[in-house]
Amino acid sequence: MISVQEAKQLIQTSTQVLSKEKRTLADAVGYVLAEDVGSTLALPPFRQSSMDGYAVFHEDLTTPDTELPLVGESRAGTDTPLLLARGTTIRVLTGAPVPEGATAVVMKEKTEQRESGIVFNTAQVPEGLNVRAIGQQIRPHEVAMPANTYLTPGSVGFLAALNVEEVWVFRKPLVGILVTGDELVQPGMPLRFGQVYESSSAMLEAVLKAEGVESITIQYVADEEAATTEALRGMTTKYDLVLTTGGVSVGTYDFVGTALEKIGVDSIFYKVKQRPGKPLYLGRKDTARIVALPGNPAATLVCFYEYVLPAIRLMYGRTDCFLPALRLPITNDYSFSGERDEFLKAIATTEAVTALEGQESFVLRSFALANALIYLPSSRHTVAKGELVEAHLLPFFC
Ligand SMILES: Nc1nc2c(c(=O)[nH]1)N[C@H]1C(S)=C(S)[C@@H](COP(=O)(O)OP(=O)(O)OC[C@H]3O[C@@H](n4cnc5c(N)ncnc54)[C@H](O)[C@@H]3O)O[C@H]1N2
Ligand code: MOO
Repeated sequence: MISVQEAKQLIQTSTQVLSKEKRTLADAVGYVLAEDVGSTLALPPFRQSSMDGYAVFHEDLTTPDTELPLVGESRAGTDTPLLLARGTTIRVLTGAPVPEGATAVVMKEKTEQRESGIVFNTAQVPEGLNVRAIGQQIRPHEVAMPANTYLTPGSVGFLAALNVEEVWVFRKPLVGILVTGDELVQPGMPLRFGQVYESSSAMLEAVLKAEGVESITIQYVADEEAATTEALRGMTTKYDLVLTTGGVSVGTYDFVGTALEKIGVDSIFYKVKQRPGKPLYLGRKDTARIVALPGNPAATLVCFYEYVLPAIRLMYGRTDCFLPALRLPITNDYSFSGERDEFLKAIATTEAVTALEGQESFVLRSFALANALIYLPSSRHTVAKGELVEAHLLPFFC
């Protein structure tokens, strides 16, 4: 049995970034750039006004209440470049080209319009006032966004402004999920004695989709060695990441471990000193990675967030792979015994964190409310209200 830290390190060292693919910009948010994106444009592409006002030669405004004749207008979208003559002014609107020759734009609020012209209430206007220079944001041939940048909506906006339509990104994994357990029945079917509704595939599909994983295939298998072996043999050739749920402990009908061994999956680790999720397994076959998730549903999801999500992020090029952690005061006392570190379902704010009732590994009722996990190492069996603990924020924490 290895420690949580060793398991996390093995996740990092055994995961490789996937190949790259071209995506349209609209479908690239949440991906990581595989190549630098260069700029072919200057932004702004022309001298641009940042205010509604009047373009002037700044030297023309030496005394307050100078009046200049209004000789034209430059509005956003105009395709006619204008030229400003000394001793005159041209009206400009925000985003419009500043007429050639003009050295400043005085905002409308500092002027007064008369029939004879525009009176400027200001004197000593600095050169360049309210004029955005060509290429002030970026110039042609500069790197707009370097490889390995995670694309956010802000990135998409910036690249759209640069007329970028497609980008090279690292692809996200093709994921196969194998659900084991003879006691499981599909939601919507009648529940007979001894059965429970199968919930983990819905949960895993939801968390994968939230991470932008698009290709998710779910298969079900009976608790039978031959069927489990055949299912896994096929899946490990088709998917980058194979997740199994259940059947990974020591029960008479737990066949996942034997099946993986039979098809030649190399074990990277099996069993982590943690609660929940002790029987977590990581293996490798060729380029596929296989994670056997413990069947108890809260253990399944804790292991997903702490180990599988980081592996997926590393596969698509992210380096900030683990859940962000905050040290926060806990609002309740908590104690536990044993040698395993604990992950507690919790509700966090930016100020404090509360461990929820119902920490057993079969309980999803508490997970349904959680937005964080508290990580307590086994060296710390008792925490008192007010003490600082490590809270791992779930992706939808806000
Ligand atoms: N003798 C021992 N027994 C167990 C040990 C152990 O060390 N020695 N470890 C326990 C721990 S800890 C865990 S965690 C579980 C993990 O066992 P499995 O991965 O083999 O999981 P199952 O036995 O198949 O299922 C456990 C539990 O979860 C329910 N389950 C499973 N899959 C789903 C699903 N898709 N949807 C809803 N519920 C699911 C299943 O019905 C069981 O109740 O082993 C302990 N035992
Ligand atoms: O490792 Mo298990 O998830 O404690 O029941």
